[in-house]
Amino acid sequence: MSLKDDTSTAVDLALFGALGDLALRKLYVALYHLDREGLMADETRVLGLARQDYDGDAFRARVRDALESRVRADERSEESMTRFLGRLEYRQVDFKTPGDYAAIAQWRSDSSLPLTIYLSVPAALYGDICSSLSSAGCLDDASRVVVEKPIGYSLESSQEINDAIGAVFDESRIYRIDHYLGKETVQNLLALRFANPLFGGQWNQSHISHVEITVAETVGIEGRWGYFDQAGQLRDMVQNHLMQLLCMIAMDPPSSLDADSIRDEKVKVLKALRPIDSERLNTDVVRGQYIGGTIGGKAVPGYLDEEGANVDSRTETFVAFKTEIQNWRWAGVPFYLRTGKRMPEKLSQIVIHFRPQSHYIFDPDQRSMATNRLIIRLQPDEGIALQVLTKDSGLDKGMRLRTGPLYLDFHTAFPSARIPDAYERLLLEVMKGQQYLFVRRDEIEYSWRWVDRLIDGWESRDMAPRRYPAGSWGPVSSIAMITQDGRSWYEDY
Ligand SMILES: NC(=O)C1=CN([C@@H]2O[C@H](COP(=O)(O)OP(=O)(O)OC[C@H]3O[C@@H](n4cnc5c(N)ncnc54)[C@H](OP(=O)(O)O)[C@@H]3O)[C@@H](O)[C@H]2O)C=CC1
Ligand SMILES: O=C1O[C@H](COP(=O)(O)O)[C@@H](O)[C@H](O)[C@H]1O
Repeated sequence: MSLKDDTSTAVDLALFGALGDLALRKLYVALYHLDREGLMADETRVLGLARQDYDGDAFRARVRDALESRVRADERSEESMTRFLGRLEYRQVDFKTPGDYAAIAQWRSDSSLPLTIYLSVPAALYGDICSSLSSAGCLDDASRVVVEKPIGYSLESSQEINDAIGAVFDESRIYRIDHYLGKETVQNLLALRFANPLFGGQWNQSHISHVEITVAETVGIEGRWGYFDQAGQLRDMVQNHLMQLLCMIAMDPPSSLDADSIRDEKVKVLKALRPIDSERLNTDVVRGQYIGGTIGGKAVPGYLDEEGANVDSRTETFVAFKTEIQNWRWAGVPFYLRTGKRMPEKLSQIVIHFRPQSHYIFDPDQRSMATNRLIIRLQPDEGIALQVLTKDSGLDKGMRLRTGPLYLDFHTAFPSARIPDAYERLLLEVMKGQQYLFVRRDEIEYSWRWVDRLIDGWESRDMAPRRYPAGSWGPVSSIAMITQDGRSWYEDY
């Protein structure tokens, strides 16, 4: 199937964890939109699986409620709602009880459609579910499995989980979700970098001085203490989403848009990523934890005051670090990354700072501003701005320079196009059988290797996170980390 083709093949979709937070907040909404936009084949059916005692009508009513609270009124109609809900059935299954899987086999008994399994459950259950499905005779060579992040909490645990999935599914049938790869603007990085000759020749250490990636969230841990406190921001956000963004920015051009060509290039970046070893723990990485503060004029509690908190926790809710990619393209170019919870605004942004002209002929006082920056805004207000220098207008300005953006705001540029949620794109690609937006096992493992080494460093030095007030941009030392190199985190847009 070609990447141009947006229709999906008909599938039987078995959704494990059908009454969980992710399913109710994201997955039905995404499936509903695909259906409404005519991107879901007529025959596609969805089976919700969870342990609560629902019948089909109660399940459909629950999904209807979820859709009514999350889909905009002008995107809802009784016709599209009824059509979508008509695809849904439900079975009560305990995923740890192999005998319960007969219900899935029975649902499939008259179907010749390929089976897609979506595991919206904790990763500890992935192995049991795959092997029980196999023993119950539910799988064949056309079956696919979609798994959520995080896959484990270390290299070793991720290998165990991947081994268990791999015992049943070939790699070409495994779709590991990193929802950042489904975001429209993240995919746009491929177009921006590899379709524009303007950037193709400039994308290297000769022309780029440094790169910043910021993924700031205003949310705290949203009642997920049990999960988050075991993970921390490094495992929750850096190991997956930030590493993927870094790969998309830094990888060499793939030979085609084919999944393995892209993934091979991403793996090369991860292999070349300089580890943060013990000598760099004090200078190149900052770990933080929020204390109480104010966001948008509203007081919010500190991490240790969150519901269910363990007051002794040293889990980080913020990480900033500096790294390098040790290859010909990027030698000597620092990459500064930061991500945190309870920051002043929700903002995911990549800033590429180009080197100044080698010979400068304008006002010496303006020399430091005489560079170009490419700002890629992933969310919110998706768009791209290229900061260029022009002459300041007016007869009295001489040849004074001014910086201004060439700005492409996706909402204004494509007013009739709705920017789809990441899960819509990802579910569509699963149904099309395209893996290029999903993460291959070796990508996960190289990323875990890098993360494990940093965690080992923190643990061996017994390093505690630094405090930062909710509503700030993180510990002061994260500002110092970049200013010690004579730079600052980019603030304007
Ligand atoms: N929620 C989110 O925003 C995100 C989630 N993820 C990942 O998605 C996955 C799902 O997360 P989330 O929806 O938040 O988790 P939830 O705990 O909210 O949902 C899990 C679902 O699985 C069901 N379940 C768990 N164990 C069993 C069992 N033994 N038998 C039958 N049903 C069972 C639960 O049923 P019951 O209600 O009865 O316990 C529930 O329906 C996880 O891997 C998570 O890491 C990834 C990114 C973001
Ligand atoms: O995977 C996760 O992502 C969210 C942030 O996603 P976004 O699309 O809202 O940027 C994060 O809040 C959560 O902790 C993490 O598990």
